[in-house]
Amino acid sequence: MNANVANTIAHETIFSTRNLTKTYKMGVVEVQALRGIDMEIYASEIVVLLGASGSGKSTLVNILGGLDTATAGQVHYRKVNLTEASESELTSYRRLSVGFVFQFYNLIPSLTARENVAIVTEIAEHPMKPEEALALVDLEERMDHFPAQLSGGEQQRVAIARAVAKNPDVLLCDEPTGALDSKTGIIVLKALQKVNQSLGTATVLITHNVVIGGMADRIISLHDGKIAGIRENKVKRLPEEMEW
Ligand SMILES: Nc1ncnc2c1ncn2[C@@H]1O[C@H](COP(=O)(O)OP(=O)(O)OP(=O)(O)O)[C@@H](O)[C@H]1O
Repeated sequence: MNANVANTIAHETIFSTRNLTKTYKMGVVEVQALRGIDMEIYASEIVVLLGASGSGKSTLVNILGGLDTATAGQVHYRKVNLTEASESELTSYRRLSVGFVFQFYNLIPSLTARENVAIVTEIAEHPMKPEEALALVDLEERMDHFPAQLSGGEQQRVAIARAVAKNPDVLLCDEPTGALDSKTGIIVLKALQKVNQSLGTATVLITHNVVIGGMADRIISLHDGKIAGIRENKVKRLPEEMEW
């Protein structure tokens, strides 16, 4: 591959936002959660979204994922203007194009790991097999276990397998290691990195933890609803090299 081609691929834009603004109204009180966000997310990259509590990280990711809508400004997913999408367009966008991973795993307790993943693959257009998704997060030995028989880190890896099994274009992760100790958190981050490398799924990862920024291609810092800085890592760290 020549350098120009590599460059084009590296900068294929998946999301772009312009003057993205979100105001929550609670009675007479208004909270300005996002105050004019301009940014891009590129295909296949890992972006870590850093910022203090209340800086707007979840709001931004929820809007990118079609879980919430902007008050003003624009957000495009590829050529689709999400700000003008209908409810049914947003539903199929969420179902087909986006995988979500949250701090809490939200697995169904009465279903095995394999069945928790299969629920999603049954409604997807181009899914992988549940077994394949679970192997990707190194859980092939635990497929027939129920959530209660799995550790927190293993449950989070099932949640990652469930999110990627539909072959989404982008994986949005809101504090995926927030409930885990650092050793387990690193195993979960290794699973996310492996998914990114194996499938090329663009990954946006929210965290408070500056150290986790080391594994990103780019780090976008938010402060008080605005972008405080965008930094590129010349050399990415492996999760197992990180310590906190
Ligand atoms: N549904 C809502 N209704 C009202 N205010 C909200 C709502 N969601 C978020 N906010 C407010 O918007 C601001 C940004 O919140 P957001 O959750 O996006 O921040 P965050 O950076 O993700 O914080 P944390 O790291 O604590 O999760 C905060 O002041 C928050 O209280």
